[in-house]
Amino acid sequence: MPKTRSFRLGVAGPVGTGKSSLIATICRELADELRLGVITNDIYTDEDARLLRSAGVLDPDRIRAVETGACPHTAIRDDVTPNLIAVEDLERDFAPLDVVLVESGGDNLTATFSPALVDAQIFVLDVAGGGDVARKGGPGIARADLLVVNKTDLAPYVEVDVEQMVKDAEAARDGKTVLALSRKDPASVARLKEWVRNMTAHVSTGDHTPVDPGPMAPHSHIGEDGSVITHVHTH
Ligand SMILES: Nc1nc2c(ncn2[C@@H]2O[C@H](COP(=O)(O)OP(=O)(O)OP(=O)(O)O)[C@@H](O)[C@H]2O)c(=O)[nH]1
Repeated sequence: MPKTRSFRLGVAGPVGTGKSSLIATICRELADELRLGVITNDIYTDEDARLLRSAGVLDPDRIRAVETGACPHTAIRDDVTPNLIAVEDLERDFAPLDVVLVESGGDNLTATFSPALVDAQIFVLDVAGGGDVARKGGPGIARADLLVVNKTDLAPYVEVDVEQMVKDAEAARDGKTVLALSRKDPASVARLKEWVRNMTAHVSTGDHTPVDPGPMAPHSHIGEDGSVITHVHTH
C-alpha cells in the first residue's frame, strides 16, 4: 500500500514575524533528506507562494497557494476544506511526501490551526514585535508544539533581551519547547532542523497526538458593505 498521508506541519503567527522565511529555511536545510511540499495562505494574493518559489529552495510545483478571502484564521481553523483539498492534491501529485508545511496568512496573536488540518504547529513571534509579547500569552504562544522567537539578530537594534523573552515564553508554556532563531545564526537553524526531523519521526510512528491550542479571542471585522461581522470561535 503506497504511503499517501504526509506529516502536516502548520506555521502560524502575526504578520511579518518571518513565517515564509522560516519555511524557506526548513526547505533549504531538509529538502535533500525529506520529501517536502508547501501550502501558503494569503488573503487576496498568492504572494507568499511566489516569494517561496523565487527563493529556489524547493521545486516550484511543490508550492501551492490558497487564497483565503478576508479572514485568514477562518481558513486554518473553522473552514479548513480548501486547505485540506490543497494538501491532499499535493500529496497525491507528489506521492509519497514526508512533510507538507502549511503557512497561515499573517494574522493576530491568537490565530491557530485546527488539528483537523495539521498534526503539529509552530507559532512564530519576532523580537521586533517587542520583548513583552511572549508574556501576553494566548493559545499559540501557550500551546503550539513549538514557539519560535525569531530574528534574534535584530535584538540589539530594538533593545530586546532575548534570554528574558525566552524565559517569559517558557513560563507561559509549561515547559514546552521555545526556540530562539535567526536565519543568520547557524546553531539556531540546526536546532530548528533537529526539531522538524524529530517531530517528523514521532508523527510517522504514531507517537504524537495533535493538540488543539484552543480557540482565538472573539473579534469583529468590518465587511465590504460596512457591516460588522463578529466571530466567536467556540471549538
Ligand atoms: N533580520 C532578520 N530578518 C528576518 C529574519 N527572518 C525573516 N526576516 C525578514 O522579516 C521580514 C518578514 O519575513 P516573512 O518571512 O515575509 O514574514 P511572514 O511572517 O511570512 O509575513 P506575512 O506572510 O506577511 O505575515 C522579511 O523582510 C524577512 O527578510 C531573520 O532571522 N532575521
